Amino acid sequence: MGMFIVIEGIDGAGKSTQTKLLAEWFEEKGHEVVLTKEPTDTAFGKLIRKLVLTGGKEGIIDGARISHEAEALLFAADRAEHVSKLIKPSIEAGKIVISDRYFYSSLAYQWARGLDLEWLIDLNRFAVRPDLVILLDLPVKESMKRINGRSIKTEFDKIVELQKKVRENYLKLAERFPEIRIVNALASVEDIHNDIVALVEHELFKK
Ligand SMILES: Nc1ncnc2c1ncn2[C@@H]1O[C@H](COP(=O)(O)OP(=O)(O)O)[C@@H](O)[C@H]1O
Ligand SMILES: Cc1cn([C@H]2C[C@H](O)[C@@H](COP(=O)(O)OP(=O)(O)O)O2)c(=O)[nH]c1=O
Repeated sequence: MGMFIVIEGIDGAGKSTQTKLLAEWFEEKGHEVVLTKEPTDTAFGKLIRKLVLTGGKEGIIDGARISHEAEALLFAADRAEHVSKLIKPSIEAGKIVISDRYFYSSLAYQWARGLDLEWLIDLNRFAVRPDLVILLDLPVKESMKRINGRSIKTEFDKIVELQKKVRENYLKLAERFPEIRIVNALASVEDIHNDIVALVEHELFKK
């Protein structure tokens, strides 16, 4: 059987940097790796980018932003396709699946938007549990410095507040889901990579 590893964290925590390094580490060891992410690049992911993430005209229904419930359902639909078409078959084929975000993102973000955590957990119950979830944790101030320019300046304060809530939510989720391991993401790219590798080796050893 393969292995399923997820990297989570607030925007700018270093997820895409670290998922790439981890994929290379596995490949050097001769493993077949599937590097993936959520929202996906499928039609569902594109729909999310259009209706949720752009905040543009198309995401507006009757003058208001689409509801948080509809948002959660779109992320879950994208994930359902992701799990059944890519994640499950790849694990069954003995591959190493590494995903940049998974259902923990829905719990952290949609909970921060005011939705009920238990409803979100139920909604995502179809999603196979990963062997290991790396939570890249760092203060919002630091992540905002790293992605300076990615966000719209006028909404800066609102974004900071949401990210703070999301960070707190992730830390609360780490107490509830034993597969989540917290890694200090304030360190250098190399040190963080080494911490992740140590956790992965520990997990591989258990298998
Ligand atoms: N440990 C680190 N220290 C400083 N900057 C980093 C670190 N890791 C990543 N970065 C930089 O911070 C930015 C956000 O990183 P990225 O991997 O894209 O984060 P995410 O995928 O979580 O949004 C990028 O410009 C990246 O080069
Ligand atoms: C997967 C997922 C992502 N999101 C959010 C988190 C990010 O702000 C955004 C992902 O957009 P993305 O364009 O991948 O950006 P990033 O590099 O910041 O990860 O969608 C949710 O709110 N719920 C989810 O279930």
